[in-house]
Amino acid sequence: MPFPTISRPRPINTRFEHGSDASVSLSSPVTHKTSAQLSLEHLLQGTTPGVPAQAKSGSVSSTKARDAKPRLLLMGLRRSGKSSIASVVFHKMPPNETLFLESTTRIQKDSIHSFMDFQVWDFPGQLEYLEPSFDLEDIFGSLGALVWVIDAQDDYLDSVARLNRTILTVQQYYPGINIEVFIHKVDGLSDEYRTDTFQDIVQRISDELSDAGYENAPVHYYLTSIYDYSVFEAFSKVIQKLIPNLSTLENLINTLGNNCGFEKTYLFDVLSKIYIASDTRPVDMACYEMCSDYIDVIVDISELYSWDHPDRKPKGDQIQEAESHVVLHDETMIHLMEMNKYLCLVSVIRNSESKEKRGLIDMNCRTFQDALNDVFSRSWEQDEQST
Ligand SMILES: Nc1nc2c(ncn2[C@@H]2O[C@H](COP(=O)(O)OP(=O)(O)OP(=O)(O)O)[C@@H](O)[C@H]2O)c(=O)[nH]1
Repeated sequence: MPFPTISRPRPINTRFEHGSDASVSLSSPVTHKTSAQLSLEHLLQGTTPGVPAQAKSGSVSSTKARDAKPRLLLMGLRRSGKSSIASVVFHKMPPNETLFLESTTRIQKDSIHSFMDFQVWDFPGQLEYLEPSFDLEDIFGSLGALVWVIDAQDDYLDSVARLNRTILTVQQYYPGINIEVFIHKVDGLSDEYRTDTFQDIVQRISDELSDAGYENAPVHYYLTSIYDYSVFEAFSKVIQKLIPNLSTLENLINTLGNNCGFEKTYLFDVLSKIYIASDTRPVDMACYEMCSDYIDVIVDISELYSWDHPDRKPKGDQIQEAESHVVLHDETMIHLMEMNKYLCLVSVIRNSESKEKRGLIDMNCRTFQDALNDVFSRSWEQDEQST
């Protein structure tokens, strides 16, 4: 196998900046935001649904609304796997170590500063958030998505009933809410049992909601496990729904892919390895896994060799972004290019003619990089003008 070529051993951003705390006001570390990041944040705040008066048990100051970041709520019964999902996806915890996680007793609020800022709230399974003592606006205001985790290895009837109660209460005040159901821990189930469980859960939820008069509820289902890539894939889909310019990004990636002969392309958030956009060809888990693993390789190599060596002399102008490709034993080529502080583009190329045209690939990826920053900054400018 040819050795991977790395144009510039400089670390692509390898660290999420987390502000983890359990109080309502989140402490954000000082970070320098890119205009793309700022524009997304701004846009997302602009799209936060308005809150009807019934939902508020107290008044919400305009400052609070302005400071709100899109929020992902992780809910479900006790021991369903919520904290494990948050730890594995956002804190790089090895799945086996989740065995030692203690039960959550207070809402865990995690501020994620990446290509866009958002929060992940991990709810204790036993919390009765629908009781009148809880302020629905505090919990569901500025909501990006409600992720409901069901333990598929356990009896799930209680979980389904509680989810339906939550949906029926919350949708009265926040009708546009995204409800994402993770049918979780499926690693322990046979293929057949997995499919049956999936169908049964979907059927129960939709039947009960229809019986309660809520037809076509916006509920999406995913089979997940922390022991494979499925939870990353599911989180990718959840996060993508929060990205206002997703279709533009997909069009750009499609155009890039067509021009360069890419079989599949993913735009990854480097640290979480959630992909925020991809081309619109069918999902290919094997490709996704390969690309995701390749990021680890490059990050590791970059971390090992990118430190400032006093005796190292630059040989001419250096390109700003990390770039690398590798050709595997089956002649598949993986190409990676860092786009900005948080994002990198990883493509799979199988067409032998396309592999020869590396100059073209580089040039097109750079054009894509400009367009990517343009997409974000343009919406930022528009938002600026309208305020
Ligand atoms: N087999 C399997 N076990 C999992 C998976 N995800 C989580 N677990 C295990 O499930 C147990 C409970 O996980 P937690 O993440 O603590 O569950 P939780 O929903 O946060 O629990 P509370 O904090 O009590 O609400 C742990 O022992 C995890 O290792 C999975 O995908 N597969």
